Amino acid sequence: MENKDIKEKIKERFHYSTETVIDKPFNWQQMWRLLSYLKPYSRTLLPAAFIAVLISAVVRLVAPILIGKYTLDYAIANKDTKLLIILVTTISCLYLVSYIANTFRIRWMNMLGQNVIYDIRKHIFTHVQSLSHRFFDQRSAGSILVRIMNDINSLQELFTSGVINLLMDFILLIGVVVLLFTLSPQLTLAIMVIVPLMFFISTSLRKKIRRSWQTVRLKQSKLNSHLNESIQGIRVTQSFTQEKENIEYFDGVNSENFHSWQNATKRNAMFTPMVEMTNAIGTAILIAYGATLIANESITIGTFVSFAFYLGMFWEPISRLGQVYNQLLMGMASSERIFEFIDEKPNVADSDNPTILKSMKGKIDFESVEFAYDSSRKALNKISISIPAGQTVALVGHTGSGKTTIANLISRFYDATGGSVKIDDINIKNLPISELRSRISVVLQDTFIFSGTIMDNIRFGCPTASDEQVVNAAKAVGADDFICCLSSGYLTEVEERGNVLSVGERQLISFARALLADPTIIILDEATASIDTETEVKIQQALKTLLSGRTAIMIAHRLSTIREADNIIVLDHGSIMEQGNHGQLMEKQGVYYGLVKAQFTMLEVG
Ligand SMILES: Nc1ncnc2c1ncn2[C@@H]1O[C@H](COP(=O)(O)OP(=O)(O)OP(=O)(O)O)[C@@H](O)[C@H]1O
Repeated sequence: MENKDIKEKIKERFHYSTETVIDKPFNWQQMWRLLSYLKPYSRTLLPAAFIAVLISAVVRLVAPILIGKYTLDYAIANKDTKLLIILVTTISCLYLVSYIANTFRIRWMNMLGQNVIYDIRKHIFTHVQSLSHRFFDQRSAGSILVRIMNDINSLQELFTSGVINLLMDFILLIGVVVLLFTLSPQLTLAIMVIVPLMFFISTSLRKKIRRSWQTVRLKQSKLNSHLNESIQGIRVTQSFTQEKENIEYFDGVNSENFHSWQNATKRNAMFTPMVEMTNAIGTAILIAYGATLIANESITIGTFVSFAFYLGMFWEPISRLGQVYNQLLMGMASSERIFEFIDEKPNVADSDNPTILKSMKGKIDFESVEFAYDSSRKALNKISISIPAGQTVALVGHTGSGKTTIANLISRFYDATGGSVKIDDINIKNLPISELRSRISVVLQDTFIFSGTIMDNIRFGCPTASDEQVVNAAKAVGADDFICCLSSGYLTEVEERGNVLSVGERQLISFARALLADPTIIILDEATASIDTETEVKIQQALKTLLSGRTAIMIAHRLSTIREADNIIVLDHGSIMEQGNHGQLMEKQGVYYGLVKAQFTMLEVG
């Protein structure tokens, strides 16, 4: 294969399809929605910052009149020293007040911005916690991280300086225009000729800038998704010596990200020179026309100087408004992405009037259950299963036959697309999700270990459990032996995913975790697959403790672990092929018999 083809193939391998540019027009409704996060501070930080802004804006508006018109036209022209001293003192005091007001404005605005960012992040994280498995199936962890971190960070500037600058600049702009007209309407009108030109250029730039900030977010998301996947999968990458390809792809997304930033900042940078250019034209008009007006005594020199001050102040907020506008566009691009998550409804939700169970016995019924992860193929075809309370049922079958899907439906990680799943004869759609899940423990083959101590990890099953209860649960499943051998026993710190523990040890921790939760229903999905034969004997004993008095669903490829099950259901392509206990199925000499024989032969050969 040619080098170019290989590169294309690598690109195809890393495909993060769900991140697309959201291109909706600038939306005021969305802007208000974003600003609604300021509401909790509408009686505290917001009015305080507003007063500070008002004070500094008023000082800035009053000072040029005092400096130009009063100082030049009255105090200096009339050689009035007393008035001059009063003016100098007043102007100094005004600037001092403005300095103090500004200090507080910055402090309060920063506090306001931080608080708002904290609230938005909390809101999105809380919401993401409630989203269904389907949501996570469709997105990479990296792209979710970008929205919770980068997108929210990009709102920070908007809330710390943008919103209040906008207010300040608005007050300044209106004040300046009023004062300019009061000082000299002719001169003001002459200068205002440039405003429509400026307006035209800025609106034509607007769309492009917004689009380019969205592209930046998109590229960042792609970069983060790849980064996250690369780090999580580094062991596989190294074992297949794919580092070079990985680096090449990373380089590609990194440079896409770099160029998108370049492009966005290039477009952004066009705004300020444009304002400066119009400023220069305005100043030229001021000097040329102003000089004529002074010559024919239509205005005084003092008025001219005040006018020049105000004109400078007129371009300044316009220029800053441009910057704020860009912040606003960046914020809009990010907030669209944030609200997209916040508006995402969980696919699985509580019914309006859920049935509250006093106690759960654990009887499970699948009645003609159909399920498809996507419309193109069914994972379950009209499955009917009846599991009496307290029984152990094993699900066996080839890879992809639908075993895990059945377990997922019991916990309502997904809802059946046809038929019904019942627990204690109640459709689980009518049970409160949190209550349902609190009575089910799921032990997966790939146990997730959180960063913290072993004690914390087992206690995850029941946060209110005492240390003694945690140790007892570990002893009951035979995990105590290996935990005691660790450097700090139960207080040994394990990093995220428990990489320092063996797969079997992680599995034992998850057994203890499940036992501590004291569930009515327990689901073991390939839970004993990573345990050696010696440990398996121990585990079989532990399983007896774990499963006694509970309804259990065991998914196992290793058929030796499920011989004791009350019922064994054999699945194939989402349909039930046969069911019965080990003896019955062996006697029948059907699919199960074939599977057992095949495994037995494999072991013998091995
Ligand atoms: N999240 C998902 N999105 C889309 N399709 C999925 C998803 N999970 C599973 N599937 C598909 O649904 C079918 C049933 O998968 P399931 O995980 O239930 O099989 P299984 O019998 O548990 O397999 P295994 O023994 O390999 O764990 C498979 O064809 C699988 O590709």
